[in-house]
Amino acid sequence: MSNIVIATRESRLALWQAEHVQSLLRQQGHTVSLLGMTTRGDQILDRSLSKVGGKGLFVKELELALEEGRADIAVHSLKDVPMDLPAGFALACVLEREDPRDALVSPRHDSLEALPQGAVIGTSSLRRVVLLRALRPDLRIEPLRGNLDTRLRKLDEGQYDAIVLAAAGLKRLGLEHRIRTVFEPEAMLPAAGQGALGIEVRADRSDLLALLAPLASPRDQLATAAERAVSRAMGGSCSMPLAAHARWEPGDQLRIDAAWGDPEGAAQLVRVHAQAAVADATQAAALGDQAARQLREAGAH
Ligand SMILES: NCc1[nH]cc(CCC(=O)O)c1CC(=O)O
Repeated sequence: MSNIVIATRESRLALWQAEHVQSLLRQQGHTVSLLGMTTRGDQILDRSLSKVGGKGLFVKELELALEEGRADIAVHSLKDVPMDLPAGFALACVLEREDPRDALVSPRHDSLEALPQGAVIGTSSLRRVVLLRALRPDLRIEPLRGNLDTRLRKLDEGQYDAIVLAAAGLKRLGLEHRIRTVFEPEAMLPAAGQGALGIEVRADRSDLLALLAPLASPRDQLATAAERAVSRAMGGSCSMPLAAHARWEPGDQLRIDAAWGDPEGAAQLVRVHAQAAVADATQAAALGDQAARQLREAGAH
């Protein structure tokens, strides 16, 4: 192909991710340019995302650029990609995953346990809210929106004692030194797709599939497919207090852990796991479906 155009949001993290894919494609001998754009999700900072339209807000403008042929591919944090893409679009590949864990960032405290009684912790993710509440019911959880730099600035201004962010974003932006602790998945189960990048294309652009194939990480693609199947089976929205994390065990076994919490009710957390030999996308999705069934049997809805 003569020139591949990548549609990207203009936050520092989105640009890092787009430039990362640009450099991987250049290594394959392609010419690649970026088309930066601002999305509704970037503009709306005062309301919780789940209230104003969800994950789709970050991807709609990029999809319009793909649809109109102004761009060929869009690079997304897989976590922000809706479970079912709009008709006419496809997830062409999932790249090698960064650290999928959540991280605690705080000016003064080394861990969640070290936070004083009643400390203020910032997050707008329902998943993080229900998981934090199960770990430390005494903490005051306050909303926190904006891109990574905005969230860190709000922490530094003293509005919070600590905030929780994805380790992957901090590492990509060279902000690893801000991490006090990473939460092991046992303590704070990550979101489906966290830490992975996905490349979206127009479904009719089969010419791009062979070109993108060398960038894919087949193991991470299957693991995140299982995670995304849990979300899809549970209703597929990001306004759900749902966590799903899959990891490979010896013998090509994929183990998936999933958790669901009631955001309104008591700090009741439902947690399940399932494991199976997984060799293709169908088996990965079946494992995710099974975990979702177990969640519902255990009381999630
Ligand atoms: N919801 C915003 C978002 N989307 C992707 C990442 C981080 C990088 C990743 O998970 O790939 C973040 C920030 C965060 O949750 O702290």
